[in-house]
Amino acid sequence: MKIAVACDHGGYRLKNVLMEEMKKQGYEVVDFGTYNEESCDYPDYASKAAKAVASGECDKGVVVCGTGIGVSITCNKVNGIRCALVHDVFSAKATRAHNDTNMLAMGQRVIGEGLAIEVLNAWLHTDYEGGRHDLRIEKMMALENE
Ligand SMILES: O=C(CO)[C@H](O)[C@H](O)[C@H](O)COP(=O)(O)O
Repeated sequence: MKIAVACDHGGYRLKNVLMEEMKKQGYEVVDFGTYNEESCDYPDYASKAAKAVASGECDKGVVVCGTGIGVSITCNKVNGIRCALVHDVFSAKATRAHNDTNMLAMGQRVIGEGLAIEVLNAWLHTDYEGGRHDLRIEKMMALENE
C-alpha cells in the first residue's frame, strides 16, 4: 500500500516519526514535503498529498501541521478526499469504520509522538464497515457537485 505524506514546518518532526513507523511496517511512503523546518505554507504541501490520493497515485494519505487543522481543511477542499483530524485512538478507528476516511491529519503541537503512532496504527489497520454508512458517505460526497 502506498501512503502520501505531507507537512509544513510545524509538522516536520512528527511527519518523520510517522513515516518511519509506516516504512517499518512495509508501507511504501511518498513524501510530498516540506523537507525541513523553515517556515512555509501548509496548503502548498498538503494539497500535493491530497491530489495524489484523489488521483489514485497513492492509496491513503497522512498530513501534519502544528495543529493538524490547516492541513485537514486543505485536503478536504480536494474532490474525493475525506480527511479526518484525529488525536485519539477511538476516533481514529471510528473514522475509518464509519467515514471511510482516506486521509489522516494530526498536529505536532497537540499530540505526543507515542500517542500519534497509536492513532496512526489504529487508523491504518481499521477497515470500513460499509452498510448503513454507504448512503451517508454518498450524501456527503454529493456536496462536491453542488
Ligand atoms: O495551519 C495551522 C493551524 O491551522 C498549522 O498549525 C500551522 O502549522 C501553523 O499555523 C503555523 O504557525 P507558525 O506560527 O507560522 O509556525
